[in-house]
Amino acid sequence: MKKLEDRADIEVLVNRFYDKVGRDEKIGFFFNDVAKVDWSQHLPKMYAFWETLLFGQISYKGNPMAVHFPINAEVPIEKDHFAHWLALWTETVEENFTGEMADLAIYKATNIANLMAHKMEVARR
Ligand code: HEM
Repeated sequence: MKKLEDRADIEVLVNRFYDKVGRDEKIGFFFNDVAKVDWSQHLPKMYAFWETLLFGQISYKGNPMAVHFPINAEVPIEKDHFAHWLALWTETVEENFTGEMADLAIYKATNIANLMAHKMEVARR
């Protein structure tokens, strides 16, 4: 299988992941109905986000936590939702790529998803 090694690979991975997310029974509605995401805006942000995390290319300059609070205030994003997000991410990475960067993509997503789940829970108290 192919190694995850450049920006083009990230675009493939992110496109395939959000293709699943958008059609997903458990978490798709956050994107389609709650946030009403404009995919043509969201996807390039996510390419930049992952390029920054994995390759140290500082192309993403946003605040990844901040956008999730207003969504969480409208409809709670629960631990189970994050676990499902992470399962889809891990599955998509493993279906398409191998190697150190693929492992790192799973490792970093795990850490951020856990931290985000915790922050969302605290914000609801
Ligand atoms: C079930 C869990 C999650 C849900 C429902 C969710 C939902 C969303 C939605 C709806 C947006 C678009 C907001 C908008 O543009 O209006 C968004 C943006 C984003 N999400 Fe998530 N997300 C989840 C988990 C994660 C995780 C685990 C990460 C990181 C590994 C992440 C990283 C980001 C980033 C970087 C953005 C773009 C932020 C920006 O605009 O700069 N999300 N998310």
